[in-house]
Amino acid sequence: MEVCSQLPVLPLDRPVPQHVLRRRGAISLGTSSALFGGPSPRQLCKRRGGVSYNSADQAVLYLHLLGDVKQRGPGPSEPVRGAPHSHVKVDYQRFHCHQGPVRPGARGLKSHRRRLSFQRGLKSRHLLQRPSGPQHLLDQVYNCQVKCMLDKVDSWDFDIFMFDRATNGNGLVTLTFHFFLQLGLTRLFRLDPIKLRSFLVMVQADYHQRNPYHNSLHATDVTQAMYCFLRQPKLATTLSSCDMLLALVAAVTHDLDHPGVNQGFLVRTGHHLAALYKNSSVLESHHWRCAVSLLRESGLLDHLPITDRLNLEERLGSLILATDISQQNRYLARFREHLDREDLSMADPSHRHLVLQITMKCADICNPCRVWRLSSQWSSRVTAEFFHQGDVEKKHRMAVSPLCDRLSDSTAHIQAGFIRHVVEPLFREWCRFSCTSLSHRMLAHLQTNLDRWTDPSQHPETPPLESYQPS
Ligand SMILES: Nc1ncnc2c1ncn2[C@@H]1O[C@@H]2COP(=O)(O)O[C@H]2[C@H]1O
Repeated sequence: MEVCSQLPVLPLDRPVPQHVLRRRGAISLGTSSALFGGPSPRQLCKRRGGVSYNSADQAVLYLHLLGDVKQRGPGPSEPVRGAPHSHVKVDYQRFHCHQGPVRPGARGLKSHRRRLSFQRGLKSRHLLQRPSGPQHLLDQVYNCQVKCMLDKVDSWDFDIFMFDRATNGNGLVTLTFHFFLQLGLTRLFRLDPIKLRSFLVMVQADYHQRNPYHNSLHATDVTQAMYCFLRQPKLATTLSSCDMLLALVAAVTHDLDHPGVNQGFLVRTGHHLAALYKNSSVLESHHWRCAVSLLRESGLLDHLPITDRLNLEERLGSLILATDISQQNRYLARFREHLDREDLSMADPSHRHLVLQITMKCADICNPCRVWRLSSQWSSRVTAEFFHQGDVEKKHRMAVSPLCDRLSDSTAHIQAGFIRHVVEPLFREWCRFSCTSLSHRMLAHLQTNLDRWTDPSQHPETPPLESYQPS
């Protein structure tokens, strides 16, 4: 294979000048196109890179890519150039590109357009644009990267941040669609793949990308954790396919339309949702109703009998409501009692449902059980969201909520408390129930992370006080 090996390496940490690209046959990767649902309008990443190719033989590309280096829009989640894991590393690798460009089917596009609401339609216009031009070539490269990553998606160390960059912010759609296929749910429930994709695109769009923590990446992470749990022997051999379907839908939708502030804030500001749900599980009730609304709008389950659909919706509600952290002790006490009495029977549907609720809770707050490299990123994100709420409260002269004051709280302090009082008690019981190498590994990570947060020499200092500037 003849390759343009004489081409010098292009300076890829800067946009490559157009005249250089034209002359050298290299391609600059601007905004990539819609391979995995296209660039998310609210999380549009710029990928840059260079491609050397020989026009006589287009079966081989030589690539030098820099991953997503810039994300439009403000917010603490913006990746920092040069930060660890900010690159999708593909250095001068060979890719055999035998397949033609992948395009979303025309039918799929039409059905999205027809079903989306006015507002969502506006948001998704970019999402559904057809790709054109040479960007396709690099999208295929990212496709290869994504395929490689999906092979290891059941690993507890799966790097969801990198996956989200590789899918250009469409991790939720790509990953969940893959899980449905892997678990055979699409076939078993005769789900229309177009409707499934349409549903997932709408779910992803209804997460607020500006939230540092409660955004679609968190939902993707929770869904990946749920998939890992569903594959554990105790669950894999006893859950029904209906349980599995519910578990995945609950994981992917459990924080839909989260506003980035907590229930206390909504109650104290007299938000209409607080009144609607009588100040009780306000956010969780809203996430559930949003999920039901998107399920109905997508028509994903329309072919099932109405009684089955209503039953699924009810059970979905009880899984999402279980993520209300203020109710943790209630669920945990019931679970613990069963474990103490050793009478948990997975043949009993009500017991199975309780186990699913606990599984959902574990998936929701498992971030401190991840390896430090991933876990610490979640800690920064959740703290950024808490502190942002505190800033808003100060601005409006409200009392600052617990853990939300950047002047007196710190990430390390918040993490240590959360791990000791919330995560550890839950995962201890989970480990008693599941008793697999994964559950022991999660506890080991939890301990390591706690040690790091409680040892000031092992984690970065909290931001200096002068960085806080009330607006
Ligand atoms: N790493 C973390 N540190 C502190 N709190 C967390 C962390 N992860 C999750 N949480 C909290 O756990 C809550 C679970 O329910 P919510 O998603 O409503 O809001 C979540 C956060 O308030």
